[in-house]
Amino acid sequence: MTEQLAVAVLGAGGRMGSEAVKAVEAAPDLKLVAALGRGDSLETLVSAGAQYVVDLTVPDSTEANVRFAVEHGMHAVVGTTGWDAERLERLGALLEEHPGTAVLIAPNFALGSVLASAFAAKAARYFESVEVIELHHPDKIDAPSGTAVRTAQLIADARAEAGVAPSPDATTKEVPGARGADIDGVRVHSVRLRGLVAHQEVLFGGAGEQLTIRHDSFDRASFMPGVLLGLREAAAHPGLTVGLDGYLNLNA
Ligand SMILES: NC(=O)C1=CN([C@@H]2O[C@H](COP(=O)(O)OP(=O)(O)OC[C@H]3O[C@@H](n4cnc5c(N)ncnc54)[C@H](OP(=O)(O)O)[C@@H]3O)[C@@H](O)[C@H]2O)C=CC1
Ligand SMILES: O=C(O)C1=N[C@H](C(=O)O)C[C@H](O)C1
Repeated sequence: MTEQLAVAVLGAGGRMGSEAVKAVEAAPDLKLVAALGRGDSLETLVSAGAQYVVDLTVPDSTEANVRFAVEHGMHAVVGTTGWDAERLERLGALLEEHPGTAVLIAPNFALGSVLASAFAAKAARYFESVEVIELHHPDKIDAPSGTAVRTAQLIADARAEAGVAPSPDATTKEVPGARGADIDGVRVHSVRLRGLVAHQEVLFGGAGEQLTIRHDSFDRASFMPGVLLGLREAAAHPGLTVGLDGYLNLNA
């Protein structure tokens, strides 16, 4: 058997981190060498011999965690939200100084979600109107979800490339927030409801028709194949990759 990849999980006590710990422990080609929570020293990653770091923490800590990993030659597979353009730019610059190291920033590890966003990007140019609704458990601290932001950006890019006009909207009187967040010109609405895990609908409207692209994660188990795929593929993708689709050959 080939040597196991030495993996550390950050945020190991959280909803996602605890699932990731179990998934890594169950994978024969991976070895869990550290499971860290808030307050634990990142130096433990070095003493434990981690080659790969999975970050499932909070937006306030993820950038420093990933910086530490990259500066110590560890590949990072990141599911934590909060990676805006400025953070990605700083990370890209850091990775240029560490050319053999890989970082995957994956707004969503669920393969169905990745596909749904890709389908939405494909459909984006063909409809006059588009809006995104994301629905999550009420313990989530950020809104809109990272997945919704990424999906809206992909849709906006596809529409801009095709020269599609902004979605029509006659609203002139609005209770603040009623029309959702504006992400690159795409309206994104966030629902927080007990009982939900992670769900998203992209609504496309044209004359006399609607296309809805919906994905549901009913259980955090849905994210684990993507986490494992990220770990197994990272070393083959040095530099910065945003979106698990960067590790999938979706155009095959
Ligand atoms: N990409 C994907 O597919 C998915 C991404 N996510 C994202 O992952 C992140 C985590 O989500 P979730 O598990 O639900 O959140 P949780 O709040 O359940 O877990 C976060 C964990 O990180 C810990 N933590 C906070 N700061 C640090 C730190 N500096 N070092 C190590 N651990 C730390 C927290 O500890 P404490 O409780 O003490 O604060 C907590 O245990 C979110 O950004 C979420 O949006 C979630 C699901 C899927
Ligand atoms: O916090 C969550 O739960 C999730 N976070 C990610 C996001 O913000 O997109 C991924 C998934 O939606 C679950």
